[in-house]
Amino acid sequence: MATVINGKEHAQQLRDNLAIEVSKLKSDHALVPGLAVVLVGEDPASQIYVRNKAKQTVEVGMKSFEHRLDTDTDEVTLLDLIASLNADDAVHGILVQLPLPPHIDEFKVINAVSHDKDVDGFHLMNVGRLNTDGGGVVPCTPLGSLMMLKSQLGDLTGLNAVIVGRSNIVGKPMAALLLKANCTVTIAHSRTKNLEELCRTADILVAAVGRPRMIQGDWIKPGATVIDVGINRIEENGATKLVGDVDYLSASEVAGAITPVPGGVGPMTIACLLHNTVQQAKRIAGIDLSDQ
Ligand SMILES: NC(=O)C1=CN([C@@H]2O[C@H](COP(=O)(O)OP(=O)(O)OC[C@H]3O[C@@H](n4cnc5c(N)ncnc54)[C@H](OP(=O)(O)O)[C@@H]3O)[C@@H](O)[C@H]2O)C=CC1
Ligand SMILES: Nc1nc(=O)c2c([nH]1)NC[C@@H]1CN(c3ccc(C(=O)N[C@@H](CCC(=O)O)C(=O)O)cc3)C=[N+]21
Repeated sequence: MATVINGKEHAQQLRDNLAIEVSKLKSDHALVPGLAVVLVGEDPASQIYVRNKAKQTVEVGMKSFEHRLDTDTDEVTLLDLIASLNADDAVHGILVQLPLPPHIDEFKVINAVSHDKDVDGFHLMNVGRLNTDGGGVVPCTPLGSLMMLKSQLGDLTGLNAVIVGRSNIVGKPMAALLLKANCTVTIAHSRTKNLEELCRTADILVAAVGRPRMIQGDWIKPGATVIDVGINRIEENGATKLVGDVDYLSASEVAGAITPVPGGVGPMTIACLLHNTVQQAKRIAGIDLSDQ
């Protein structure tokens, strides 16, 4: 049976370290990192997620600012709010919850956030830096996934990594990170041929598809490390359940290690958001990032 990679524990450890760092920033530099989260609309899942983020932000000693806007908010109003957050010295990180309602241009909004306050790593400047010098902010879900992979496997050099999914927020930045870690990287998507065979070549398999339990145990190389990014809400036996993109039961009989859903990548994503906020606060304040 596969080792279960406990995302909740990894996230707790990261938050404990952040709490110590935040208290040092307060005492040594009078700096309290602040994170602003903007939510447009009333999607219940997003609301729970935003509430969790705010709670954990405060728990590590940072300031949390929440902005909830109606679904029919126009683009100009949202862009004005972002401009005021960009100018607010108490705010070091700005996250606009995605997806946005269809009448709002997501690309425009993402790039309206100052790249110095972007904590998602979605701004063009940070996307560019991830793919060149690696100096910018790294998207939270891939960053958390990489941290768990390194903690599980140590050096990743020479391993075959297959990522299923090519989105800008998960698949592509995950590929960039694994390439930087010296893996041989393949990105698969809905037009990929022989997906099952390709998955079987992977020492590291990352599933970021959005299809409940799509990846089966017999698609997995024995002993492989499986990172399940998928968060799918399904109805089963009259109850609502959260499942990943990997069929956990069959996969855990073949894999060497696997992240569960819930309790895997999700909690690490939020902890990495807090990590990115601290990074940006230090950058804005001119505190050496290699300091601590
Ligand atoms: N744990 C966390 O913190 C987070 C979890 N998620 C979850 O991760 C999953 C993926 O999210 P996201 O990247 O935003 O999703 P997107 O819908 O943006 O991308 C899905 C990708 O999967 C590919 N795909 C779809 N169907 C198939 C198929 N049958 N075979 C192979 N590839 C396929 C698509 O291919 P194509 O490009 O050809 O259409 C696309 O590249 C979702 O379940 C989401 O909820 C997302 C963000 C954070
Ligand atoms: N600008 C932006 N940045 C994001 O990072 C972003 C976003 N928009 N929009 C939505 C997706 C999704 N996402 C999740 C993060 C944590 C959990 C999480 O903590 N999940 C728990 C379960 C939570 C539950 O029970 O619902 C777990 O997997 O254990 C889930 C999903 C971040 N996203």
